[in-house]
Amino acid sequence: MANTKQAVPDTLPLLRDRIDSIDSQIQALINERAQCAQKVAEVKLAEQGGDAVVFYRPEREAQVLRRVMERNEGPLGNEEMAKIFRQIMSSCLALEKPMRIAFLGPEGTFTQQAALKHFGKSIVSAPMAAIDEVFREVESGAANYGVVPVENSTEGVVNHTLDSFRDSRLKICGEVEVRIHHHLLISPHSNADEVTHIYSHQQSLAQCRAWLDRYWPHAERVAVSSNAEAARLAAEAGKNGRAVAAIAGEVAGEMYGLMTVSANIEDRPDNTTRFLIVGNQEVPASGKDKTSLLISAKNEPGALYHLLEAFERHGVDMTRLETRPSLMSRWGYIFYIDFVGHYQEEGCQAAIAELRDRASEVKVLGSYPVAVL
Ligand SMILES: O=C(O)C(=O)C[C@]1(C(=O)O)C=C[C@@H](O)C=C1
Repeated sequence: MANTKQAVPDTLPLLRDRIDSIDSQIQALINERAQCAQKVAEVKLAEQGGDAVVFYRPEREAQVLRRVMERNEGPLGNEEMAKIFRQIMSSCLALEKPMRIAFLGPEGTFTQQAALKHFGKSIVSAPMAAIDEVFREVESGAANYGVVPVENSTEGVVNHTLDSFRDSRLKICGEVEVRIHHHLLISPHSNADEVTHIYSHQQSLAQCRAWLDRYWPHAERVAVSSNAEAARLAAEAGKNGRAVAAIAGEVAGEMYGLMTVSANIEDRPDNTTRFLIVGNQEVPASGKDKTSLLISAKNEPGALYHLLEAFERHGVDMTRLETRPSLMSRWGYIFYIDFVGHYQEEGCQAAIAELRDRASEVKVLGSYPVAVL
């Protein structure tokens, strides 16, 4: 690619000639890369055979994207460049095998945005009506992977997702974060001054609580199954001559042809949701990983202290602790713990071994690359 370093011409026709020539080189190289991916698929098939072949390799994808960012010299920003490579890998993986991704639907949800951000656009979308359906779809093999929300920076944990791990054998294969912007939307056939009801998912209503109290104190807030469903209902209401507003994201608003009454109405400007990728595979270390555990503590004094102490002593950096009722005994608890590192690393293995002595159950939900994008 020596000629990309040539002096940049300064007339429009010459600049466009240069762009044409660079484009054709990029295109040829992308196809050469795609041929390599096809060959990788053949090698995987020969080595692993039949149904056992694992085409999607989260650890490898994370390494590729991190390297893209490290070596990037601009003027395109690191994230911008990584997004381009994200899509190139997505297309290459689809050539190896198209991936069917189940997510908390319907179309237009933030979870779908998370799926596209993580896997790129070359996937087959499978919207599901509920979080446990996402788990079931992947467990049954009908989908290759699933995407579910797990925590929001304003509203905290998504209990349904944590609870789904109790009885599931699925592993966490990855994580992805999405900045959440909410907008107040109405049908172009509705009049904003006449709005009496505001529909949204309960989490989104909570994320906009202060704004709603201030600007729409008299509108009734109605919790529905998803933001996309709220957007659909607002569009429907407009057609029937009613004025119903929805709180939803841009994608859902566009999907149902809604107008924005107020943009970015979330109470906290850094409002972010973290999503998990669940699948049937254990992911090898990528060099920068996280591990999630489910721990049933013994119902005895100091139980939590003894668990946490094991992390401290082995120098393992715990990043998150959530508590859920165990359902097995009254006032018994399950802890969900995230820490930095891969479960196969020495310090992590030592800490986990000790936890197994101290708890009634320790389940490794998965080790997975820290989100790159
Ligand atoms: O390296 C692999 O195993 C590949 O299949 C190639 C590739 C890529 O395009 O770079 C594609 C899909 C995998 O998820 C990881 C990487």
